[in-house]
Amino acid sequence: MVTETLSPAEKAHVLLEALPYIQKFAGKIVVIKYGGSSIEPDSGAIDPVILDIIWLKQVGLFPVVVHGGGKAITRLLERLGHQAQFVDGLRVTDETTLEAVEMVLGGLVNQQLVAAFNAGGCKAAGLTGVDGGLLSARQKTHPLGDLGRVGEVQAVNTDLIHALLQNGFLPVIAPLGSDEHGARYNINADSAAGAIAAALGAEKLILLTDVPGILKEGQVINQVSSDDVHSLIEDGTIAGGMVPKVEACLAGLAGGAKQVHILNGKDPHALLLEIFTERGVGTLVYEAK
Ligand SMILES: Nc1ncnc2c1ncn2[C@@H]1O[C@H](COP(=O)(O)OP(=O)(O)O)[C@@H](O)[C@H]1O
Ligand SMILES: CC(=O)N[C@@H](CCC(=O)OP(=O)(O)O)C(=O)O
Repeated sequence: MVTETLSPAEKAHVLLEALPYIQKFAGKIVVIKYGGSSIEPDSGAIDPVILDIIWLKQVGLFPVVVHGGGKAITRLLERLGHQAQFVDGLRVTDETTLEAVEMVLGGLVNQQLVAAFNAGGCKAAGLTGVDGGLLSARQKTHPLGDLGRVGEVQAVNTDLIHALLQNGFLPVIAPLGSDEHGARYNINADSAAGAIAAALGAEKLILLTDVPGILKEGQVINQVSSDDVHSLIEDGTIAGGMVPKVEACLAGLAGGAKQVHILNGKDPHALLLEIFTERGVGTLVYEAK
């Protein structure tokens, strides 16, 4: 099924209608993957999505943010004269690349986001998947070859997340992981968000990106089953960075996240419409029975 885009007036109307239902989500965990493509270097203004996430917290939900930063990593690598290379949306990660990934994800982007949340009046705490043993990882194998220090999540320890939530903090998580020998890994942010949402049994996993959802012939697919996702990958409709995104959706669902959505992070209020309305926006991915 394909949806039309809502006009701003329609969106405002839907939001007003949704207000009585906000209570329904009080106390529920919502994992939000803040993309990548939506993160711009210090523009001076607080992104409306950040304000929406703060608002979710203020009305009693428990948002957990997992962020990307792929474009910022590529920019740093270019400055270092190092070529970025991707296989199926995953960055081939040699030792130099891993250093850049850790600097950008664990440092720059994480702290930019934490500062923006704090400036918006929200107590945010930045951490990476290495902290508190949050993301145990091992090297990811891929049929197309050696991706280097790309990690695949093996286990999630949610203790630190729960400790932060219980103390009123908004966790802002960079997708890095480590193994039992202390080796560190670069984990795709969508995959990290899927694994964390599954481990938390999140009410929703929302992947924010730079497109309005999964597109087919230029139109947003409103709902898609796990079976259809595989066919869309096979026929090439879903490619590049959308591949790890839909795989993260399926992992989240299989692991216990209740609802999984892909939305445009640049669409004002898309996040709130998705959570608080029945019709939703973007693409809902559901498990085929
Ligand atoms: N079927 C599809 N629908 C939407 N986007 C797609 C599709 N196939 C490939 N893509 C690409 O996936 C990109 C989103 O992945 P990515 O750039 O990794 O996002 P992010 O940085 O937000 O994680 C889109 O901008 C688009 O170029
Ligand atoms: C293994 C792998 O590809 N890791 C990603 C991690 C960041 C990320 O996923 O950022 P976006 O959400 O902005 O794409 C990378 O190095 O780019």
